[in-house]
Amino acid sequence: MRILVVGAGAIGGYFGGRLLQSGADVTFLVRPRRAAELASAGLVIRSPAGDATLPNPPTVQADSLKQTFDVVLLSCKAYDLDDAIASFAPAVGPHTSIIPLLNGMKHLDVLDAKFGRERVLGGLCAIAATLNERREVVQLQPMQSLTFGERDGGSSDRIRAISEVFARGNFNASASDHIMQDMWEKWVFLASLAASTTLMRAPVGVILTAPGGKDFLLGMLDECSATAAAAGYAPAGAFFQRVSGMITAEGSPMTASMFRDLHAGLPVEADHVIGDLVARADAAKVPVPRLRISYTQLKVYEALRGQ
Ligand SMILES: NC(=O)C1=CN([C@@H]2O[C@H](COP(=O)(O)OP(=O)(O)OC[C@H]3O[C@@H](n4cnc5c(N)ncnc54)[C@H](OP(=O)(O)O)[C@@H]3O)[C@@H](O)[C@H]2O)C=CC1
Ligand SMILES: CC(C)(CO)C(=O)C(=O)O
Repeated sequence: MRILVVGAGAIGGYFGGRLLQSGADVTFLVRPRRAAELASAGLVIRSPAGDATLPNPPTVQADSLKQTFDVVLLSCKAYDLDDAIASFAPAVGPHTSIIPLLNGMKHLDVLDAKFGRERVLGGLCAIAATLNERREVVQLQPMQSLTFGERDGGSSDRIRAISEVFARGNFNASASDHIMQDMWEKWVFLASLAASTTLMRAPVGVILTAPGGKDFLLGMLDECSATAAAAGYAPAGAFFQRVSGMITAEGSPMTASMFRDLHAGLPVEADHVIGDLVARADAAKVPVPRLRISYTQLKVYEALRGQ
């Protein structure tokens, strides 16, 4: 099975690297700077599950991408989606399955419009990863799961074939027969976390020490959950309990990747992760005052950095 990993950043580098390490047929579609870094230093992973250095990982750049692949693992940021689509389009043939790992939901519509819905699976990952100053992939916490599935539910031959390859990858890979519900739940969690920590400029544990901090975090989760429910994907009770527990855990250092990006002065996925949720809440007449304020502050951040 030929796998094209689009982007070798935090999550593409991590999951693509683990697959490559397991012997899978992986090629990274990268831009010139990353190609040069990988050629000189290799793909380096620092992780609680074991460090790895993969010298000379197979890479291709857009101008020389001519062949189609069986699977495209899409790991760019949302603001790079159009550019990434233009770059990997030649790799998509009649039997290619695209697994997007971006946070949020809107990218599914964009991918469907370009490649046809039948080629676009659902996908998500739960991991906290980043690139350090040496451009190594650093996994910050032990969780490392990748979930994918048919968006209409159930399983299929292609899901079983992908599962077989991913199962060897030294991360938790699971095929889901309710991936849309999983993606919505992930979005609710991530949006609550990203909106709260970027607005308060602090990890969960610090927000909890402030007067009103706990109510603020739980209120944000309620707003995001109500928006998902209005879309027909009410978070399951078990999910809600687990996430409520995580965002009210005293002393928790938990943040979101958007918080880390904002802290580092990097671009953020404000429209894709938060703005799109606000738009869906508005369309369904769900009040989301906390989420809306967080979206506004993210747009102010973007304006200040000229994004
Ligand atoms: N980091 C995390 O912990 C998590 C992130 N996510 C989500 O995953 C997605 C990716 O995040 P993350 O890995 O952190 O982002 P990174 O910025 O670390 O990596 C994205 C990579 O995509 C590459 N890229 C963008 N456009 C192209 C293109 N046209 N051709 C080739 N490569 C391209 C970038 O390349 P270049 O280096 O050239 O800019 C970059 O290396 C986001 O939607 C994020 O919200 C989800 C769960 C956890
Ligand atoms: C949900 C979480 C926090 C971990 O996967 C995430 O997706 C992110 O930080 O972007």
